[in-house]
Parts: sequence; C-alpha cells; structure tokens
Amino acid sequence: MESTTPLHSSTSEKTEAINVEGLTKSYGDMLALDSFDLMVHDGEIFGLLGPNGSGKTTAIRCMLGLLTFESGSITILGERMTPRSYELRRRIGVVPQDVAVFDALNVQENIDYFCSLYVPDRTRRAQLVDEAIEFVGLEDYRRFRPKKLSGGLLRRLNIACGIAHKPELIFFDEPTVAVDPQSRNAILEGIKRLNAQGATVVYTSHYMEEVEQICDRILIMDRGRHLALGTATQLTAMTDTGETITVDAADLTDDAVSAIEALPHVDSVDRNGSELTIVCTQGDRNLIDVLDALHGAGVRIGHVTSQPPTLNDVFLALTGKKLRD
Ligand SMILES: Nc1ncnc2c1ncn2[C@@H]1O[C@H](COP(=O)(O)OP(=O)(O)OP(=O)(O)O)[C@@H](O)[C@H]1O
Repeated sequence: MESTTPLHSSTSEKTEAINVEGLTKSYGDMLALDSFDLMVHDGEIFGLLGPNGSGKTTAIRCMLGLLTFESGSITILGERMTPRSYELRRRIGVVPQDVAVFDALNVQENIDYFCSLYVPDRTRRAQLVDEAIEFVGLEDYRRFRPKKLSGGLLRRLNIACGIAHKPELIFFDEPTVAVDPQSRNAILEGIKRLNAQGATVVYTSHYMEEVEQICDRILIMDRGRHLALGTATQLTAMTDTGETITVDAADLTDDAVSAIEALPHVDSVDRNGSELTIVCTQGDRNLIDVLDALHGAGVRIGHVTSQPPTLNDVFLALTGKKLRD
C-alpha cells in the first residue's frame, strides 16, 4: 500500500477533530445512545471499542449527519454537523461495516464512482483513483468485478472507495470483520499510514487486540454510554485487575492450591488437571509470590505464563461481562 501525495494539505488550525456532547438517540423504545460524549483530537487514531449492539455504528451515523437524534450536539472539524452539511461531508471518509460497492462496476469504476461524489474534476479524479488502487494494493485487479474478489480484497476495495478523495477525517467501522490475517495486517498497516499522512482516524471494533495495536486513545462503550477513556495502558491501570498467571505442574496438591489462594494479591485460582490459572489483583511481585508458594509446597514447576491485564479485563471490571459475550 503506497501513496504518492499527502492525503490532505490543510494546515488550518484545529484543536479537535470531533466533539460530541450529550448525544441521545433511540430507535422506537430502544435507547441506542444515552447522553454519549466523545472528543477526538486532530491527528490521532481513536478507537471506539464496545461489544455488538453497544452503539458504535449508530454513533458514527449520527456523526456523519445520516441519522437524526433526540438531543446533543456534534461538531466535526470545527463545524456543527447537520443533515445539510454537504461541504463538511466532503472532508470526511467512511469505510462502512458492510461492504458497499456496485457489482456491475469493476474495481476502478467503483472507486471512481465514490470519488466522483466529492471530486467532480475528471483528471484530478483519475489520479486519485490510481493512488487509491495503489494504496490498497489492488493494481492487479483493476478490471475485476467485486464478485471475483476474495473477502480480503473486497474489504480493500471498500477502503479504497472510502478514502480515494483524501478525507481529513476517516471512520473505519469494523473493517477487518471476516478477513484473513494477511489482509487484516495490510488493512491495519494502511490505516496507520493514512494517519501518518495526516488523516485523523476513528476506528470501531469489538476486537480489543486491534484497537490496542493501532489506537492512540480508546473509548470503551456499552449500552450507548461512555464507560472509560484513555490509552491502553491508562485503561488497564484503571482497575485493580493484575496479571493472569498459568502454571503447569504435574504433582499439584490441595495444600499447594490453598497456599496460592492465601496470597494477598490472588483473586481466584482455577485448577484444571495439572494446570493452575491464577487471576491476581495489582501487586509488584505476584509471579514471584506464586512461584515461591508452589516451591514451598514442594511442587515441581513446569511451564509458566504471565499475561498482563487486557482491555477485556477492564471491560469485565466495568460491566461484569466480557467484550465478546
Ligand atoms: N435501524 C435500527 N432499528 C432498530 N434498532 C436498531 C437499528 N440500528 C441499530 N439498532 C439497535 O441499536 C443498538 C445499537 O446498535 P449499533 O449497530 O449502533 O451497535 P454496534 O456497537 O455498532 O454493534 P455491532 O458491533 O454489532 O455493529 C442495538 O441494540 C441495535 O440492535
């Protein structure tokens, strides 16, 4: 994925790319966004993380001016977003969750069509379409119809259609659902490159690993509400959850398990055959304490792993349920 010109050349002073305050949106009786707040700084990759149905797509569609809402305000790139903000929308790109391309058009024609919604000049557009094709690595598929593309290549086409006009702000709504690992990595790397070229990115997902991998800051949401905000490190420090330690030991005894359970920072111990899974609260020497206790109980220690707390643990602590229930 290479690109020859910057995605945008705007040097205007902007403090925030997005400012959403008190956004409330219902579908009939269903409250999808409940006084939802969001502030995205200019130039960052911002992650919106929440389980299925938490309101991510609804929030994006409101921010794009595509959905009406009961109350709240939305300011995008310094301007109030309304259903009539046509000029403002030219500065925004969206890569929707569901692939949205025309089966009757080939790769190049699809990108050209979406780009033409924002860029009327044909010569300029031809250059932008070429750059978008090159950026997503579809040079060998220019004349292919969407039905001939694999799932991963189709996702790349979807991205090219959303970014060809070089928007300043791009929304990616779960762009890696059902793609192979190679395409997934290409997509994530592409997003990082778009950001390095100047685009602000909002990335929604329910895959915490991806969000941790590429986002500068992350907002965790559930049931249409803002739950927690920060860098991945800040978020994992927000709860008392510590590491999860697994120990494989062939000669485990009940006394050894009791010794572990008695340690000050041990929250739970699960024994499954010869494997112990120990969930800790935050402490400076949890692993050392666990290994010392096992050693003291005469257990021969085999394979040991220590997994730091994840965003899933944060979500679990905040809501009592897992991100991927
Ligand atoms: N058009 C609609 N009519 C009625 N209810 C809707 C509509 N769109 C979404 N909802 C409901 O609103 C809530 C939020 O949905 P939304 O699609 O915004 O969540 P999401 O976080 O994007 O989920 P996913 O990760 O599954 O895409 C869900 O309970 C969903 O069922």
